[in-house]
Amino acid sequence: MEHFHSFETRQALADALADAVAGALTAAIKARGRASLAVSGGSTPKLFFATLSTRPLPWEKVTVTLVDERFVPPESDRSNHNLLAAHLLTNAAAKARFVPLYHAGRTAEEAAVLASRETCGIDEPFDVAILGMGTDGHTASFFPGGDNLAEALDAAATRGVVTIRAPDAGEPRLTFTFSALRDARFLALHIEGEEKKRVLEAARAEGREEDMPIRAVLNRSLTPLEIFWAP
Ligand SMILES: O=C1O[C@H](COP(=O)(O)O)[C@@H](O)[C@H](O)[C@H]1O
Repeated sequence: MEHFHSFETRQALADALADAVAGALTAAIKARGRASLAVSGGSTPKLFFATLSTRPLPWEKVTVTLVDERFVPPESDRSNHNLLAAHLLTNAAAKARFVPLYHAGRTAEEAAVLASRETCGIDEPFDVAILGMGTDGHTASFFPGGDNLAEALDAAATRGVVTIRAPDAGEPRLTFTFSALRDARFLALHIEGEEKKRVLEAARAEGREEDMPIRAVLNRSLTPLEIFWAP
């Protein structure tokens, strides 16, 4: 099941998504005394991050992690950690606890083991998971042609972080498994632009998940998917 939320501007989308996320985190803190938030990287979320970072929440009770990461140091322009440090973990949200996926001085495989260990202390399921999508139909780091895609998309796989290498992924990737994302209490897909809307429509048509891994989320998520789109 999915709900499609369309906005006239990217700022209107950022405001609405920040409201929804702040509401979900507040409800989690009220229910369990703490909250968890897994966010995507890439270029799309900057405005949303900047907007969310100013929301007046008890951020010290929020644990933030990444849905996926590029295997590059946090100083790199390609690092999703770098993006969060600049745009989300600032203002009021600077008080949040951040759990990175990248580990320096390790192979990607060793980093995935460490990241799985360190993130398994975060309550399951995630209170909030925000996904992005590439124009090739990848989400998280579930890339078409990924060497580890079958395990990453296996709903029965152990929850955690795995590696993915794929022709169009650039560097090796670290990604939460689909099994760890599909039951987030609030699960959103944040996409912008006409091209991504067309890609989403193509993904809704029948076809193989391996060709457009976003289909796994559309077809097999346990939580209704909230899609936020603006031109
Ligand atoms: O590589 C990645 O790409 C997707 C989409 O990024 P965008 O730049 O098209 O917004 C992103 O969701 C993912 O976290 C990131 O690692």
